[in-house]
Amino acid sequence: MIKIKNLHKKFGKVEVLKGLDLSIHSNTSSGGIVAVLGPNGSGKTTLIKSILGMVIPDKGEIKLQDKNILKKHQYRNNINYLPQIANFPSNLSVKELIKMVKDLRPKPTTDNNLIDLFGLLPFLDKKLGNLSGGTKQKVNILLTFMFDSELIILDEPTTGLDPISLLNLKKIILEEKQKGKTILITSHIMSFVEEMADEIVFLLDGKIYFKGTLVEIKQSTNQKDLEHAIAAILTTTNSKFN
Ligand SMILES: Nc1ncnc2c1ncn2[C@@H]1O[C@H](COP(=O)(O)OP(=O)(O)OP(=O)(O)O)[C@@H](O)[C@H]1O
Repeated sequence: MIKIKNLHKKFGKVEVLKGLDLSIHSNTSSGGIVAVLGPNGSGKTTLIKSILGMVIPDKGEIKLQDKNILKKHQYRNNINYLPQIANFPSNLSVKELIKMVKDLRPKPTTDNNLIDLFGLLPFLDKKLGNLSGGTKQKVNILLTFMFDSELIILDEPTTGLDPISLLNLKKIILEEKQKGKTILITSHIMSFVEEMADEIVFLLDGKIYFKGTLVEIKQSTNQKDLEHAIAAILTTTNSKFN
């Protein structure tokens, strides 16, 4: 589904992606959840934004369903994206924002189910600027999941969520996977990744350092859980990259 070759991106003198190669295949019958991991500043968001066309790479190729995406925009209609920080217009109400996004993207929506699931009914007439961080994140999640798309990209989706909302988020992610969707997730919450991901992609020094299943990353580092596996990778590579 996604094929990236030799991707380079610099911001000023900071070289973030240094010839990154990555292939993600979706198994159309059962879908798949791929976790993009890496230390702070390793380029996870830059990679995601490159796939979305929000960051223009300096060099390299990105193909979605065998089609080159660079300098195109139509393909984005088939991606649902949850940004790490949602900068909502503070003077709009939740209801107005939902309507605005629906008008921008004329596709069928399931917003009413998500409003019920996340208990957003009492907040529909409230201004976005007055919402708590967790409630804003629930609105962010609603806007992401209300459309039906083949590829779903979630940048730190668990931020600010209470335990019930986290369970609801996990439920809707798994439902999308069962529908055959490909879901890319970045998260620093290793227990969440361990529970949800089918595959791990680990970014380090501008490239993919590891790609494989949870079992494989634990086996290759000889660790019992993902948190320790990641710590082991970082400890052994620290001397090399610092
Ligand atoms: N628009 C930008 N202008 C300048 N520098 C940027 C820009 N976007 C990202 N960077 C820099 O690129 C590097 C990678 O940032 P990025 O947000 O992709 O990392 P990340 O792996 O998602 O980090 P985190 O885990 O902290 O969210 C950082 O050094 C960041 O400061």
